[in-house]
Amino acid sequence: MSNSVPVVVAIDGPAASGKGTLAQRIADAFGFAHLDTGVLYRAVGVAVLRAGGDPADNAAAARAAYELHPEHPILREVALRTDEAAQAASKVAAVPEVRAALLDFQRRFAAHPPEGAPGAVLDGRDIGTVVCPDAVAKLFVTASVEVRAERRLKELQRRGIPAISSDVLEDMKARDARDSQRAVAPLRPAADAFVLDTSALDADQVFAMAVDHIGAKTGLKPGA
Ligand SMILES: Nc1ncnc2c1ncn2[C@@H]1O[C@H](COP(=O)(O)OP(=O)(O)OP(=O)(O)O)[C@@H](O)[C@H]1O
Ligand SMILES: Nc1ccn([C@@H]2O[C@H](COP(=O)(O)O)[C@@H](O)[C@H]2O)c(=O)n1
Repeated sequence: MSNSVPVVVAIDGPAASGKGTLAQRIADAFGFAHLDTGVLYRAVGVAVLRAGGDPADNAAAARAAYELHPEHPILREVALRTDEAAQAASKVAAVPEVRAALLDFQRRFAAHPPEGAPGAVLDGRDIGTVVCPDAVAKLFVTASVEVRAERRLKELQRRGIPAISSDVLEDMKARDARDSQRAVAPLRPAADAFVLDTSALDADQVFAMAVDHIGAKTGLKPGA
């Protein structure tokens, strides 16, 4: 394990803005570990549903969050990628006890990236504002809701999952509203975040702009 303080990159943004794609590319390029924090909320939401509970029930959601740990098998389940899991995630995410329970998990990852990686990239909704307010580089990746819904629709079609365009758009609007209007840790850019509107940018253009920004903040170059 390295003794130096890890470089932390925070990437936030709404659903299907491309933050997960960008976070993985940044992690690969700089040799950093990547944590998709949405997976944690999805796991809590799915655990509550499986126990026959309501994701909006504070006590049930908090119990599931406190039972989650880094080796929990639910974190690797494909079932987390469904829209049902996303909607449940955004309901448990509004419960303050759930956010408190998951905070420690995320901060540990940032402070001690797995396998002694020299840095960590965390993507989510509140990484730059709450989880890692001292991150050296903060990116807020966004795009219009119509563009994001179209990206998600294409992704579902690629995966062979039947989906109706208007339903995907409505679900995304509902999730955006819950995520940005909740009382605790609402989705918003940190004051010192670099905001990247990707509506008219492809993934390579977004990656190049993010690399430039991280380079300017850290002096690091990919692969160095
Ligand atoms: N700049 C881009 N242009 C077009 N498509 C993109 C771009 N970035 C990512 N995508 C595609 O959009 C879809 C959503 O991307 P991704 O999963 O990275 O978003 P996300 O913000 O992490 O979503 P979620 O919060 O729902 O997990 C994927 O199919 C991805 O390949
Ligand atoms: N830091 C985070 C990450 C996620 N959430 C909530 O989880 C939902 C699912 O997230 P995805 O990134 O996998 O789409 C999301 O809609 C948020 O409600 C969060 O609150 N904070």
